[in-house]
Amino acid sequence: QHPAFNNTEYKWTLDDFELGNRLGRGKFGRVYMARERSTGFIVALKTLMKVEIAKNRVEKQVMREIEIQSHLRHPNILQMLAWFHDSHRIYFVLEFAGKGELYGHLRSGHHERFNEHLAAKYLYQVTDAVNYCHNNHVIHRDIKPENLLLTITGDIKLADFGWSVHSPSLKRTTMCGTLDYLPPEMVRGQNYKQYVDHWCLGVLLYEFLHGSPPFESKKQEETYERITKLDMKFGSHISPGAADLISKLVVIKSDRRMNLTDVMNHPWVVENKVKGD
Ligand SMILES: CC(C)NC(=O)[C@H]1CCC[C@H]1Nc1nc(Nc2ccc(C(=O)N(C)C3CCN(C)CC3)cc2)ncc1C(F)(F)F
Repeated sequence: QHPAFNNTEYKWTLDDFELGNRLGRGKFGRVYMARERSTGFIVALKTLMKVEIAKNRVEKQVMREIEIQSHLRHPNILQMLAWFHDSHRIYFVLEFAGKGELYGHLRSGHHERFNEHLAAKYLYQVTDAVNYCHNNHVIHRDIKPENLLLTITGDIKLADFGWSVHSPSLKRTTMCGTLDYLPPEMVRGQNYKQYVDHWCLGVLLYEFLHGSPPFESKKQEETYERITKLDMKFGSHISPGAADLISKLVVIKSDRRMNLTDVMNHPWVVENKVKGD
């Protein structure tokens, strides 16, 4: 929390920032690297087009993202430092993650998949962040590699609270994007609680170790089918400890999923998260 951003009364404008390279595209606009002029502090400036937000009728979602992400404070949660708007755009001033999208390091990057040390380290940090969210009555609901960023020191930042809600919830806004991470209770459109995030942590660990998610299929219906039948196979390279942890998170009955402190204390996590540091 940099001093310049502590002053909640100050009305930020685009003139307070010197825009740098484009980092990529967000859902509703571009993301730039930027420098805050008075302090030289490097940030990520995420722009959202107001017309796009109105067209997709996601105003409430954007306000919820601001409300949630600007109040959460955790070393593994990407912090929203400020936000402001002008006639055409809303701007999120976010922490800059020096090593970018974890996704890039997983699929196309130099790894096909992560070794057990990296997988355990990243899973521990994501679980710590999600546990903090749950203790603050927030369900993330969209935990997947695409929503994880890496800092210059190689630590995880959970980002994109665009789908997060205050628990418990039955938000019906149809989710777009991958179905691979949907837990059965959401496939069935049932009421769900924070346990949806436990399921996603299990799917995430599976993908870290295999390079692709457990229920991936060519056709949507087939993915649904495989989720509800828990049709999941482990590669021969998967250690018993990792398989045990995944099997205790990817559980159909939501309240039977392992609780998050037990995940962080699981022998496989404790053993592997420090190796290779
Ligand atoms: C979670 C959410 C779903 N994802 C996002 O928002 C995405 C959408 C666009 C970028 C990212 N958003 C952020 N990205 C960073 N850092 C960053 C990103 C990319 C690179 C990188 O590899 N290149 C530029 C490379 C450099 C080399 N060339 C070849 C390819 C791009 C390096 C650092 N910090 C904060 C954010 C945030 F979140 F605050 F906006």
